[in-house]
Amino acid sequence: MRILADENIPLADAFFASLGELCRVPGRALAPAVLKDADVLLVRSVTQVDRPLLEGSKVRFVGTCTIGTDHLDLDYLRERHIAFASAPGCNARAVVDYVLSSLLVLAERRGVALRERRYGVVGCGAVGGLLVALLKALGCSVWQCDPPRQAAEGGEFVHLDKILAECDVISLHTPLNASTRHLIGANQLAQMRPHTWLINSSRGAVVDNLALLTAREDLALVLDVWEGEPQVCTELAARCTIATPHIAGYSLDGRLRGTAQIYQALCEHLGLAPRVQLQALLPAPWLAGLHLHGNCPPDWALATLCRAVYDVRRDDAAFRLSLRGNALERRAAFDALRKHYPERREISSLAVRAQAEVSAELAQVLAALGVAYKKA
Ligand SMILES: NC(=O)c1ccc[n+]([C@@H]2O[C@H](COP(=O)([O-])OP(=O)(O)OC[C@H]3O[C@@H](n4cnc5c(N)ncnc54)[C@H](O)[C@@H]3O)[C@@H](O)[C@H]2O)c1
Ligand SMILES: O=C(O)[C@H](O)[C@H](O)COP(=O)(O)O
Repeated sequence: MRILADENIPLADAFFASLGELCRVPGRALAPAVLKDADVLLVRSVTQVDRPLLEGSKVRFVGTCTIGTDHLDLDYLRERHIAFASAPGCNARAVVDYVLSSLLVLAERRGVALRERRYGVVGCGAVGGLLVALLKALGCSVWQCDPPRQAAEGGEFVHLDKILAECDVISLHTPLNASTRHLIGANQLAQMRPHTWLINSSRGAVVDNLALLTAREDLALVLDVWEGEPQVCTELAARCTIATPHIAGYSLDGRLRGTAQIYQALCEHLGLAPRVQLQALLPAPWLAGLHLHGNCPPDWALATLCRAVYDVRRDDAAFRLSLRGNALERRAAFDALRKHYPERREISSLAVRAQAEVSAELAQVLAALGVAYKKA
């Protein structure tokens, strides 16, 4: 069996080499000629998997080591009875860490406390759901918008218009599909409150990027994803408070989970018992030597833990430097920053020592962050 894999799938050898002949190629170079003898195709989000790529090939299984599936033509795969799998939830915690780090930067720069703002989370699945739980644990006011979930479950959801009109912070976590393309456009931007913080770490085209260029100046923008990436509108990047090259989900833990989930799906497809275990390959949890006082205010603990693990300003600074070149250089730099992304753990990989009984409030925040703690 010949397995063709994007070269940016981490630990592909450790997981897949025992299943067949593994060949690694740049994801953007995947073309019909390269696919000729492949039985299995393993991709990331940069490869469009559709009829023009697959027609005439003998690929029987497509796996994407990502949460998003907008780069796969699922109708075509079903029509041709090609099995496929994605990695739901694999890097959801990493994206929440990214949003949290961005919120901390904005709060510090604007001189406000996180609890003083009202949050609107649009798309409340794996990522949005974790974010909602964390904000609620912190005692923040959070409104959720998720029409598909609302239709299926009823419950505490509100219309997007209410979020636009009444929330101070709006964070987008929907998939990209026909109903979410330009979900936020000029009309929606015009409905937002003055000084709204808008965070997009879903897919670039969920927001009309052109409309952002003429949005009110007091709108604070955090963009991790861009329409037309790896090409990025430099004028828009300059307009952002935080701008990053689609790395919100790029924790080591999240990327390896993505590989592991696709390995398991391929084993199932082949009728084999999985033999490689992610836990054996992940570095041990970080013992960051952090000692929290059991009565430490939860928002202080949150900021300490986040800053110990991830500071989005590092990625923002590297990205801004990369935008100085010409269009071709910028495009290459976007991919290079992602290909050579430094090791980043998740807040949930921390093991913390608490110096006394942990207060109920703090325990809730630590649980929402997925942080284990022991009494020192
Ligand atoms: N920037 C990154 O690195 C990164 C990392 C992971 C995921 N993502 C993107 O984030 C998206 C969300 O990830 P997830 O794991 O939470 O996905 P998910 O499928 O678990 O949740 C998505 C939620 O959005 C809801 N939804 C669908 N249409 C909607 C609409 N019109 N309005 C409001 N809600 C709607 C769905 O009902 C679902 O609950 C992914 O599809 C992916 O494109 C980006
Ligand atoms: O959908 C996802 O999981 C993320 O957007 C993912 O992190 C994208 O990374 P890429 O596949 O582009 O390397």
